Amino acid sequence: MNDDTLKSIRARIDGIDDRILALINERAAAAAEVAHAKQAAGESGDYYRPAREAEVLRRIRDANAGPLTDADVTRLFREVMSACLALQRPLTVAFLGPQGTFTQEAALKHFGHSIESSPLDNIDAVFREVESGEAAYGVVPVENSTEGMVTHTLDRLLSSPLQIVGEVEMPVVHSLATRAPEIAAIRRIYSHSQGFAQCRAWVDRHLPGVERIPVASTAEAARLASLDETAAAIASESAAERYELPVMQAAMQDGSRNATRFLVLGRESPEPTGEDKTSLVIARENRPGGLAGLLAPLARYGLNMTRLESRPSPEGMWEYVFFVDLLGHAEDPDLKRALGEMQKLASLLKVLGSYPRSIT
Ligand SMILES: O=C(O)C(=O)C[C@]1(C(=O)O)C=C[C@@H](O)C=C1
Repeated sequence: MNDDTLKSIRARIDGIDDRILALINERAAAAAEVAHAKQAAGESGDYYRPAREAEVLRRIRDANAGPLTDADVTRLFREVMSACLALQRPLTVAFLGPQGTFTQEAALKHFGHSIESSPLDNIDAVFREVESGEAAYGVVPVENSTEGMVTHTLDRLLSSPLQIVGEVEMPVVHSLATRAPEIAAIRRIYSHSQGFAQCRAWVDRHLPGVERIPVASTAEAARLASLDETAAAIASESAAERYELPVMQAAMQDGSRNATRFLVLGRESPEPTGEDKTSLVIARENRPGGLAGLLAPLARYGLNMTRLESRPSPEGMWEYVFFVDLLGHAEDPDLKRALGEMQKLASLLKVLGSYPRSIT
């Protein structure tokens, strides 16, 4: 390509960038106007509106004519909204830390990068931080496609006054990261127990007999491996990067479709968007047909159940509570009626939240 052609295309790109810049700032000013209107109307709390954000992102995806992919435009507009909101007041978001965990990636995917992040040691601490109001929102893992439910999150939801206000689904890709010059030099591997479970076949095949040391997070595993040339970590590529660990084997997880679902916790339920999910926990006295009867109203109203999970009840031995995910919002007329009928039969019915379905 000759120099003149390159120069002229770049001049055109500069012109486009100037227009994008002016438009983004015009958008930020409009978002600030919304904030003032909310203030004038006496609305308290933060200005984050999960239902509106889902609507904005879905509209952009529908309007996208390419060549950028839907995932790319979603990510770009997510960041624009994040910056607009931060101009009003940055959100504090607590998540299962430390920095570099998959949960942090999920928090950034959901809220964008213009947040004040609060990495905490464990799932319980994330719940407490949001319950006390120290953080506006929290992000915790709830389910992995290979390893199943994160039971601690389910148990904590049962007792918490918090609402689920969103969900994030993320592909989980593990790397073997190490400062060792070759695989034969690795004497120990650090990871979170879920990291080991999700990479068991690869490790059995390539590193049999090597000591496996479970630690609190994959990010902590990367930190420890960065201190020892004979150690490796099973962690995300971003955690490896954070601790300047070379990646020896990328995408080492068993099963190429390894994904984790995360929940976003807040204090108020978002409004219906037309594409929502509702999470419940239910129980009924133990008797034949008890659960089937309790779920019958869902079938009668044609509601779609996407998950049913049992957990031991805190009330007694060999008693169970059931976690149910449904498509729809608790304020949708059919779901509302079904919940009303279930309430009459249930010994426990708690709506954990209605929230926009994840936008991937
Ligand atoms: O529409 C609103 O309520 C806004 O505050 C504006 C806006 C946006 O940038 O589009 C910003 C923050 C909210 O979370 C949702 C949307």
